Amino acid sequence: MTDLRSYIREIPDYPKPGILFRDITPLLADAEALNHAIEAMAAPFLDAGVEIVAAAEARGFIFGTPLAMKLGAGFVPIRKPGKLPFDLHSFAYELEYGTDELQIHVDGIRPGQKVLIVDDLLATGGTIEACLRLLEKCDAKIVGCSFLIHLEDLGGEARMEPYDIHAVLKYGGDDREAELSIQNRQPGPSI
Ligand SMILES: O=P(O)(O)OC[C@H]1O[C@H](OP(=O)(O)OP(=O)(O)O)[C@H](O)[C@@H]1O
Ligand SMILES: Nc1ncnc2[nH]cnc12
Repeated sequence: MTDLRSYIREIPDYPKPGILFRDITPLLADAEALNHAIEAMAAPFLDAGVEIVAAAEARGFIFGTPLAMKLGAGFVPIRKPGKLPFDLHSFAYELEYGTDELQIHVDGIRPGQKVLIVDDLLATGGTIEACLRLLEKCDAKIVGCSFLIHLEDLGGEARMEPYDIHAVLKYGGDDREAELSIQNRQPGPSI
């Protein structure tokens, strides 16, 4: 059995002092760990009839596409402004300083399609909440959300009600990540 936790590298004080960054790149670089992570993220949803996996750029794409293939579903990207060429639904959301925005094609999901949302990590929940609002605008039937990592002390779960969440690795008892979801978008750490 692969110990996935041992592949998550902890980088203190990145991208700014006081932040503990959970770096997934060692896991991504290991074929066995990556495969195990995809299997574990997909497992609860194998029989859920998922038709579409939706995920936000950039790290969400890494896990979203293989999960879609595993579940026999299509993949729909949720992107930052200026990246999608067709008609759009948009959702702007508050950061501590200013706002951010995510977008989805209006025809990406047909009303009533069963959608699973995927991301690498749940922290404060701002990103996933924006994804949920966009999928609601599409009249999607949201079957749940699957994460590799859940930072349990940062309040993200409360922003996702009433939807179910599944996380492979859970970290608690450390509040130091709290500011990261704000800092990491301007310009932010990438994978
Ligand atoms: O729950 P939250 O507080 O919203 O934080 C979680 C989000 O932060 C990271 O993305 P980031 O915005 O750093 O972008 P990236 O995927 O392009 O690295 C991560 O991939 C999640 O999408
Ligand atoms: N602590 C953290 N580590 C990695 N990515 C993050 N995104 C939001 N918080 C994070």
